[in-house]
Order: sequence, then C-alpha cells, then structure tokens
Amino acid sequence: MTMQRKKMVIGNWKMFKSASQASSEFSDFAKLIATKKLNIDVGIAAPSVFLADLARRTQNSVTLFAQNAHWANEGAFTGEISTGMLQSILVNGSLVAHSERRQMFGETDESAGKRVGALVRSGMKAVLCIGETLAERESGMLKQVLTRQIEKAIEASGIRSANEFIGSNPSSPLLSLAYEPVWAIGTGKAASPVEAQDAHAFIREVLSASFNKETSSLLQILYGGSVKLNNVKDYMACPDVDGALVGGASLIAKDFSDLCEKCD
Ligand SMILES: O=C[C@H](O)COP(=O)(O)O
Repeated sequence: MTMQRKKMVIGNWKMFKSASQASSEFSDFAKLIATKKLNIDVGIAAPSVFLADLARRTQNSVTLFAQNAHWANEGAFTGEISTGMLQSILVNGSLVAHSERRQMFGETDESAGKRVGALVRSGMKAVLCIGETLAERESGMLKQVLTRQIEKAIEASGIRSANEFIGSNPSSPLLSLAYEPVWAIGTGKAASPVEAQDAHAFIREVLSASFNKETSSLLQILYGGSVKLNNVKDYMACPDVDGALVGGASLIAKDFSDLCEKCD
C-alpha cells in the first residue's frame, strides 16, 4: 500500500523583519497554527539571528528552518553556520540552495549537495530548492536543468542509501524538494497548476531513477513562486504537489495561517 504523503507548507521570511517583529509575528503564528490542529507540517525558515529566540516559541506546532547550513562541523568559514550549531538551538532543518543563493551568492549544485548531506547525516530536514530561469524554460532546457540540479546534489551529498534520505519517520522524510521556477519568485507571475504538476511529476521520475520508486513516492515536493491565499488550493489539488514554499505571503501571521489552513 502506498503511504499518503503529508503536505508541508514552509514560510520563507528571507531577509525581512526586526527582532521584535520576528518574535511577535512568530508567536502569533505558532498560536494560530496550534489552535487550528491541522493535519499538515507547517514551518518557518527565518533569518539565522532570530532562530534561537523563535525556537522557544514554536508551541510544538511550527517546524523551524534555517535558510542555509554549512557542511563542515566547524572551521574557518566566516559568516557560515553549521548543522551542529543549528541543532544546539533546536532548529529542525534548513532550506538549501534557494535560487536567490544560487543567483547572488555563488551556490552550486555541488555545494548544495554537500549541505544536504550534512543536514541529513545530522538527522535534520533538508529542503533542496531547484528550478529553472525563464531563459532556460524558453529554450526547452527545463528537464535538463532539473535533472542536473537533482542528480549533482545527490551525488555531492555523499549519501548512497536512499533510506538515509527518508530517516526514521517516513511521513516526514529528511529530504524534501522545493520546485521554484525562478521567473515565478516574487513576481506575482505564478506557474499554472498544470505547469507545476508537470514539473513535479518529472522531478519524481528523476528521484525514482536516482533512488527507487518507493523512496521517490515518499519524498515531499513543494511548489514555490507567488503562492498566495487565492491560488494555493489549486496547487494542493495537483497529485504531485505536496505543499508550498511561500515567500511574501508568509510574512503576516494571520494571513499565512489562513493560507496553511487551505492546504489541509
Ligand atoms: O522561498 C520562497 C520563494 O522564493 C517564493 O517567494 P514568493 O512567494 O514571494 O514568490
């Protein structure tokens, strides 16, 4: 019997909010989510300086993510944060290789893979972000780009056992993917549900070939790119869309909790 994948919705706060805004908005959000008793996983990926404070405010209803994590345990890596450091302040996982990091901060498929490897080996959740630029889509490169991003990252993770990517709880695997077409991020020009479903089904095929069918059927693939309250349900109705990575629409507690409710 195939296990039903649980939906997961993560708000990516990017580089927004002051310390006091982060504390109060996160506390409000955690309370709202705790009250709703949703049957989905809900997370926030917050700026690293706020994580220790937010970890005390999760109400066990919100999974806390960093926006990046380094692969070394420690060392001379100015500006970086290790998975051990994140674990010591009770952070549950991290985004990896968001397109903004790929485009502006030199993230590569290889460094993305090393970050995924370190997180998964620490028993933390890794959300590997992939997606094509508009030029790549328009020149018919979509499948090639997605295949390269997935295969190179898995290779560079150094993890060879598919089970390790799942971890001890198959309903909440350690590895997830977020498909975020670069042209849809922050533009208000979301991919259509059909475009999202097609890409997600293809991503699952690539995962199937890299691991095996059973593993690929367990992994959550989130859609990201201009997800809003008024379109999120359309994505959730797609069979291979297992949740959302939400930027702008995750910044206000009440609005984001309403969006999460629509994914249940
Ligand atoms: O990580 C989130 C994505 O970059 C999407 O951002 P957005 O919802 O503001 O388009």
